[in-house]
Amino acid sequence: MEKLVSSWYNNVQPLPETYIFPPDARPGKLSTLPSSDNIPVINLGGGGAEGHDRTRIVEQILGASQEFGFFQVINHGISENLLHDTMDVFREFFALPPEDKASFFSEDPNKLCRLITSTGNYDRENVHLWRDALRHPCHALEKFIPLWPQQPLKYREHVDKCSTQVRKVALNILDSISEGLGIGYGHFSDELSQETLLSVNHYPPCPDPSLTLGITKHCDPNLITILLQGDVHGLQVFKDGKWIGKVLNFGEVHRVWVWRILITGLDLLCFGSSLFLLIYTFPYLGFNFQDRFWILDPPLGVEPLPQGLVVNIGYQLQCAEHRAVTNSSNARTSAAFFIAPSQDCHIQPATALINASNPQIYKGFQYKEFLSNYLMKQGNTEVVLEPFKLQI
Ligand SMILES: O=C(O)CCC(=O)C(=O)O
Ligand SMILES: [Fe+2]
Repeated sequence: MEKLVSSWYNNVQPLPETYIFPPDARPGKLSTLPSSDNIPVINLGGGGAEGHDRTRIVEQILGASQEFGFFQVINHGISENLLHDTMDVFREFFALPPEDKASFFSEDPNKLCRLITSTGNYDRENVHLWRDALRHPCHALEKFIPLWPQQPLKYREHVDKCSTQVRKVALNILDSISEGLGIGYGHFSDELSQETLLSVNHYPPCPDPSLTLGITKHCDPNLITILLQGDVHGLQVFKDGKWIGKVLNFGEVHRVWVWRILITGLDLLCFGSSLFLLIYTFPYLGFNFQDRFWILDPPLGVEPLPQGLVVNIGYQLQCAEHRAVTNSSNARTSAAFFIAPSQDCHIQPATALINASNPQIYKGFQYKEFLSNYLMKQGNTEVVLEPFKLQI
């Protein structure tokens, strides 16, 4: 339990060395994100004429899946209240006193419902991740609910409702993908999407977000993931060799520049250049002025939309690389619902898509084979697919 970042982060300054990533893996200053491109937002219906056009939605989902492997959906049918209540029970779980969480903490990978820190493999990793996580299966509900936390009191009620609805949205999206690919409605139902696994990630405020990560660059091993990211930035997507971020709207850009000009003016007028120096020194004095007011470095990442669900296509369909960064002022909690094949499911390309100009690239495998290789390679995107490539 004492290994959990949430147990000790409050008294620690500076960032402990075991959490500092090698220079090439560090996020650096968030303002250095090279691209302000962002993932598409797709309206699944209910909002305006465009939202009801099924063919257009299928086109948008397929396009976003192929181009980004990532998108957000709105008007998906899950109420904003349910999303809020569910995120609240997750945050409340991490805020419980240590004695109320202790029975869930475990380093045994076979324990179905467990609280972990970092990757869950703390003693065998070189650098630790700045995150704790609560993990458990959700589907089939009646089988797994008895394993879930009973505190906070509403945990089981809200997570039960939310995971059922998230699963429905995911299956609808999978149907749109199979429809768009022309491989028949329901191609991904049954064994290919049999399981729902939940990982609630908790990233406490971090003394130096530029040196560490909440989650390193990876693709999810499953079929499709639905992520609730609450209202704090932190998710970044890797596309065409670049980390892509949030597009600041006019008001936000305006605000940043008004503040920058004001500060520079004040600085020159009153202090020569010392105020700037002071602002840059604040983080080292324990008060991160920049992150708190994002006057100098706006926060960047996939924009949290109040009702948005982030959808991410996993390895069994495509690979969409992403990571989670931390920040120094706010704790961030995100909930990833991984829709995954059953362990024994045989994965192979849809035969209708294979032809002379589109040959098969990967051999068929059992999902559990893929998972054990994924875990052995620690999700390293450079090598995970190697054993499954066909020699062409
Ligand atoms: O916290 C996030 O935004 C990302 C979480 C994630 O990528 C994961 O749990 O696999
Ligand atoms: Fe992920």
